[in-house]
Amino acid sequence: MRLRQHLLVDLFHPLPPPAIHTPSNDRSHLRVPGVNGYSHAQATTGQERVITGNRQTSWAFADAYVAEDEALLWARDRAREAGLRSVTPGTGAALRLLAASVDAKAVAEIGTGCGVSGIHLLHGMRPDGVLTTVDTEPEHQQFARQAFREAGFASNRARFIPGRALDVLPRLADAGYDLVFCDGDRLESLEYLAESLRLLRVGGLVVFEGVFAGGRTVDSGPQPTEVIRVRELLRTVRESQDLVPSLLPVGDGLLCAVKRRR
Ligand SMILES: C[S@@+](CC[C@H](N)C(=O)[O-])C[C@H]1O[C@@H](n2cnc3c(N)ncnc32)[C@H](O)[C@@H]1O
Repeated sequence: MRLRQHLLVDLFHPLPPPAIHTPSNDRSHLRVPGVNGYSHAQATTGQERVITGNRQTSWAFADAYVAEDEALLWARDRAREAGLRSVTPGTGAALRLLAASVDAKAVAEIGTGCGVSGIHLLHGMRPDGVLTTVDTEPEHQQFARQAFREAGFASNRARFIPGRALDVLPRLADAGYDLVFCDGDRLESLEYLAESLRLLRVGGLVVFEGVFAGGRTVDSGPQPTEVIRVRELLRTVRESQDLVPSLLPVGDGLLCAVKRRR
């Protein structure tokens, strides 16, 4: 219990409002503040009830908001067959947005998988942008290569590098990337962060997938080392003077931060 309180206060302050059931006959959200003795404080409470009552449905709606094409569905199927987790459609849409927002010409990805996140990133990047993607498993990358082709991307839009991220990343150019997307081994999260800060230009983005760890990040029960590492990552990013962070509640949690100085 103490750990839970510590975590929630330390990692996720301020707390989100508790979910409140909204009966279908509750019309309080239609009342006008300041009219008929209905105060502004009551109005705020009413709005909160409407929002929290539909939160799960709203999240599901948001996650499916941007439709996926045949190439993405094909890559998703290959990943499922290989027992791999892929980013959700909502996370994919956020990756597109982030890549477009920095007008990305060079993106580095740790954890190619079967190419779901890569397709989304390529859609958001400049038409001449190149995705450099690293994975320990060449057969995953083979599926990704095929998926990129199916999605209509020329072969020179992606550079596939097989190998362990911590062996490959040191060979990539300092300040040569607009965005680094980390979706490899959670145990190596802090090392990925250090490498990303070196790889990114000022104004570039570092993005970590899966920081909710399926809910275990805020669970008070005993957790494996990978979850402890994710908690350390969250604290380090939040406390860094070099980063402007935000934790987006899409998919399994997308931690994003802008590098603001060298
Ligand atoms: C969750 S999957 C990536 C899914 C992909 N980003 C997507 O959404 O389509 C994780 C991938 O990271 C790879 N991986 C695991 N450890 C790694 C490491 N140390 N270095 C590079 N890749 C690694 C795995 O082989 C796997 O393909």
